[in-house]
Order: sequence, then structure tokens, then C-alpha cells
Amino acid sequence: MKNREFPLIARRRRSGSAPERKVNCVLVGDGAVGKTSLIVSYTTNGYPPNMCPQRLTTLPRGSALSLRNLVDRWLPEIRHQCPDTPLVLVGTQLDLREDVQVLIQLAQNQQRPVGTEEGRQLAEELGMVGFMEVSALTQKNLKDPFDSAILASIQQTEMESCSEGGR
Ligand SMILES: Nc1nc2c(ncn2[C@@H]2O[C@H](COP(=O)(O)OP(=O)(O)OP(=O)(O)O)[C@@H](O)[C@H]2O)c(=O)[nH]1
Repeated sequence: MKNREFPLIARRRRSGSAPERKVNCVLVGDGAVGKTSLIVSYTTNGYPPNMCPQRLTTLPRGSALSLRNLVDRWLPEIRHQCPDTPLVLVGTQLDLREDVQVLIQLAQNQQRPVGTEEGRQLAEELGMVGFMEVSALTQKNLKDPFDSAILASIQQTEMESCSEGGR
């Protein structure tokens, strides 16, 4: 009976399997770029039913403008608050990348979608784990940024415990 009172983590350790880990994953970025849709689509395995894609209103944000905001605004704040946290750069709304209406709308606002190579290079320059392009709507590549974030977090924890053990 006492065993039932044990936290899951302790029971797992007793049975010899790996202890449970918790990873805190925070999505940061401009408004209306698709953060909520991304997390809901990932966690519920479906696009939020009450979020009919509103292309035009979100367009100017899913673009190079967001990238500038990332460098000028978000990154300094994140690095100030969490200097060592692994970061994954995510390009959202991938399904709209080749949508002609979207491209026209962006061009009218002197905007354009962020290119794959451009995103990769920026992620590298900024010391991020990587750049991934996803669609919450079609779920293309949806797992990738979360897998990368989880892996990076586990690796960081292991490195920290190794360096603590070596002291
Ligand atoms: N076509 C398409 N539309 C998307 C996708 N992800 C989000 N959207 C649409 O973009 C709009 C904004 O999405 P949200 O998930 O609310 O964006 P957010 O970044 O959480 O917005 P804030 O709450 O303002 O920070 C909604 O109309 C979504 O339906 C996507 O992958 N494809």
C-alpha cells in the first residue's frame, strides 16, 4: 500500500528505468505568428478547431519582419532572463510559404517569407540549436522543434551534472 503513495518518479527509479524528466518549453515571438496554434496542434494532435486560419491578418508577421523583431527585441530579452537556455528558431505557417495570395500580400507590405537558408544561418550565428519550419495546420515537421528542444535540454542538464560531479 505504501508503494502507491510514492511519486511516479521514485517508483520508476526503483523499477530500474530512467527517471522522469520535465522540460519547460516556452514559445516566444511576435503576436499572431502562430505560437498558440503550434502548441495546441502539438499537444492535442489537431489544429485548434476555433482557429480558422486568418491569412491576411497574420501575414506581415510571418515574415522577415518577425525575424528582425527576434534579433532586436526578443533575443536580448530572452538572453537577459535566461542566458544559458537552449533556443530553437521556428518558422511558423509553413503551409502559406508558397501561397500566391500570401506572397502578394507580403509584397504589398514590403515583406517576404523567411528563406530556409536565411533561417538556418541566423540560428547558427545566434548560437541557437537550429532552425525548423513547421505548420500547425498541416502538422508538417510539427514534432521537430519540440524534439530538438527536449534533446537540447537533456544534453544541457547532463553536461551540468557532469561538471558539478567533477568539482
Ligand atoms: N495557415 C496557417 N495559419 C496558421 C497557422 N498557425 C496559426 N495560424 C493562424 O494564425 C493566426 C494566429 O495564430 P495564433 O496561434 O493565435 O498566434 P499567436 O502567436 O499565439 O498569437 P498571440 O496570441 O497574439 O501571441 C490564427 O488565425 C491561426 O489560425 C498555420 O500553421 N497555418
